[in-house]
Amino acid sequence: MTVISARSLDLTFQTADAPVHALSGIDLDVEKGEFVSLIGPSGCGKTTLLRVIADLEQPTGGTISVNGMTPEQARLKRAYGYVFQAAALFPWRTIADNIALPLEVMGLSKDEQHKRVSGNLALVDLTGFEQKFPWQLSGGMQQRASIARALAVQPDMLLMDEPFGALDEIVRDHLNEQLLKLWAETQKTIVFVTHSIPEAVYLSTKIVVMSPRPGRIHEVIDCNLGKDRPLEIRETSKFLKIAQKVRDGLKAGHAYD
Ligand SMILES: Nc1ncnc2c1ncn2[C@@H]1O[C@H](COP(=O)(O)OP(=O)(O)OP(=O)(O)O)[C@@H](O)[C@H]1O
Repeated sequence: MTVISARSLDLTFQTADAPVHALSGIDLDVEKGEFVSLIGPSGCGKTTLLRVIADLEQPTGGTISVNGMTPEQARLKRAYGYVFQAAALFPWRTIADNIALPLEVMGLSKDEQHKRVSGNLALVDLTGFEQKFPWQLSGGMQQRASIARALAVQPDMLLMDEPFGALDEIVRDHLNEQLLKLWAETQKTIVFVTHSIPEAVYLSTKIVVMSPRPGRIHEVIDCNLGKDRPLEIRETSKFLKIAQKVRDGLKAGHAYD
């Protein structure tokens, strides 16, 4: 089942000096349960594409459907959870209260809120941190809490914009492993923005290589490494071959200026 389908998607931002052609002729299908990474140099439109899927930006051309609906309908039905580059937790609320916030907005009972908070904290391995404040947690733990918050609304889909970009490599490795486990357990569809080739290859079933000016899809690369991926898989020739293909795609689509 196709959950995201974009055809000839275009987006031009009107700015004070000149229009910015952020997305051009984007055709993309994401199937249910896939893990799709968007990779490409800075400014190639990765975040913009994710924001169009999330109904945070309006395309200026083409069509897009999310779960068979318009992005606006999908947003209103809470079809997805969005995870930002920074954890964006409210410093004055405890971790439990941060995760409960969207549930309060939805008007769920205290009981249901409590169930979802503890269930999702367990899923991201943060049981016991309910009453801590965000500043008492490491950056990696904060990002895990923001993933729990996105999952708490029980979306079919997670949209993740470089969630681990600011973390050191060891923490990032650990979170990549945890995210894969979570993906296998919950069978969510995930669309994930990254700058990192190894991260994209390690996590994805499909890698969308984008290129800039205007932002477009250069190549879509299948990443059929199976669901069981220990970190050591990154040293196998199959992994390295896919990584090389992504690197070649990035090079071919890169503008050096
Ligand atoms: N609200 C906006 N108004 C005008 N231009 C914008 C706006 N948002 C993004 N852009 C421009 O659109 C292009 C694509 O930006 P986008 O943030 O989607 O790229 P990206 O691939 O996610 O980059 P990065 O990897 O640096 O986050 C860039 O040239 C950017 O400057």
